[in-house]
Amino acid sequence: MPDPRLDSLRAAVPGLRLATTPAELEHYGRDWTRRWTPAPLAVALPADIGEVQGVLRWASAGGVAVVPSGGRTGLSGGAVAANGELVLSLERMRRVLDFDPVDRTLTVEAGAPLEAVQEAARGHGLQYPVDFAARGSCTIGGNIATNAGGIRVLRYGNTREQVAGLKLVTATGELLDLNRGLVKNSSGYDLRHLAIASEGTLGVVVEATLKLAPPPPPVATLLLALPSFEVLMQVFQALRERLALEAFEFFTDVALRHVLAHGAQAPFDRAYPYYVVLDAAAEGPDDARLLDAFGHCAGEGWVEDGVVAQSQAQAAQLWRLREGITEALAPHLPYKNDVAVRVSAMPAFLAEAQALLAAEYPGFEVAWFGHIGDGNLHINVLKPAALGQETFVERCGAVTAHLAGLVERHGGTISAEHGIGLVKKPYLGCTRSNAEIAVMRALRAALDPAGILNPGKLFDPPSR
Ligand SMILES: O=C(O)CC[C@@H](O)C(=O)O
Ligand SMILES: [Zn+2]
Repeated sequence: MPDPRLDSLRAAVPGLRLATTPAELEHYGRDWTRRWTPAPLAVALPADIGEVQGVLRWASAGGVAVVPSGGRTGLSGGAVAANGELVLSLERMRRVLDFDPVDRTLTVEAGAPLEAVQEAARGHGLQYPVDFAARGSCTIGGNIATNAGGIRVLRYGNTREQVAGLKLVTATGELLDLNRGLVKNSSGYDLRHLAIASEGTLGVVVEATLKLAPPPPPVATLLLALPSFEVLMQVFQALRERLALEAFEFFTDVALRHVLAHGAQAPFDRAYPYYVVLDAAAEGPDDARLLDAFGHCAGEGWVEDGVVAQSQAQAAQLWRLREGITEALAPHLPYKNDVAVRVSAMPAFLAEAQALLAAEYPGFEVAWFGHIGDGNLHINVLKPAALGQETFVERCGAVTAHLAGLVERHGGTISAEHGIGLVKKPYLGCTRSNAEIAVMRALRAALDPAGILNPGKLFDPPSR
């Protein structure tokens, strides 16, 4: 029996495309967390801003919960619809609307995939510098909703730093045109920045004006094998002083083993505990500055082994070792952590986090990897085959409470770039004070009085 609310939605927004088959509900109701059973009411696929406004006006009037939806590549459950919500997918709104060569901005609809935006920027001789492995599937709207980071944050900043303006439809259907691409604007609250990382709780991003950067310099790609985290941080510091780093990423041997089992090519004849893959501005693999920096690290006795890519193809192979990790680990239903501390706090934090996780996860496979150059670690705990999924998640949740306490003591965050969603909700208080959370609640209530936007994500609605 079709839900009668859908007829009322059709009447309120004539011509709106709705998807309702079981396969569609399943597809649009889940993200990459795979932890919740999708159960949306239906999927609305608006073609333009007017339709988004119509859907939200209707939802606010009828108290229907709405889950805004991009590419659903999120890892925190922010785009999950498991409680009869209406999924509002932006996937049909994917056009590149405008390029301004003077402002160096690209204006796109929110459903544009990250990779399409990168390609459009390249087509104009510039770059959109946010980049990560899900580039082909994730969308700009989702990137904005989570303030997505990735592998070039070290050099260019997060998504937040790239957003010159955005259009937001509020829960009541108002269209807000925020900052309009201005470089300077000191005219009160910057609501654009409230929308960024709000995980669809303050409104639905429908359009964004993105800053473009000059094209990247020619780079050399290096892979280094290192003995310890201490050395890794020393190498980072030394290379940062000597080179212009475009990316500096690390992974442990546990992560590499899975990527190799997934078909990648082994970089060295033997295994080492830690690896770094990096891009540094260089004229070629023999660039004097590069060799000098590498020579310094080798001379200090820090480097166990190393390779400089001699071709684009080899560089891509080296990057695959890092970028293939999430996919290679997925069959092991990993429990994911996405923590960050200031880079200066990293050595002390790492020592304690390693000791904590070794004690809490005896005999478990734990893969560490991520964006260590900007203080962000992904710690994936792999589910032992013998352990049931629920027991595993419960156990990991308890350990994460300890880890979150450690993060708090080191002044860090329990979500660096994946958002809070459903997964990290219990730990929000380790990163944000009660006073901050109270302000967030007040803002959410002011913008969404009926409480329809992504309810249950980020923090629970007030109990009535
Ligand atoms: O799978 C993860 O835990 C991290 C995914 C992504 O943020 C990455 O850096 O590869
Ligand atoms: Zn990441």
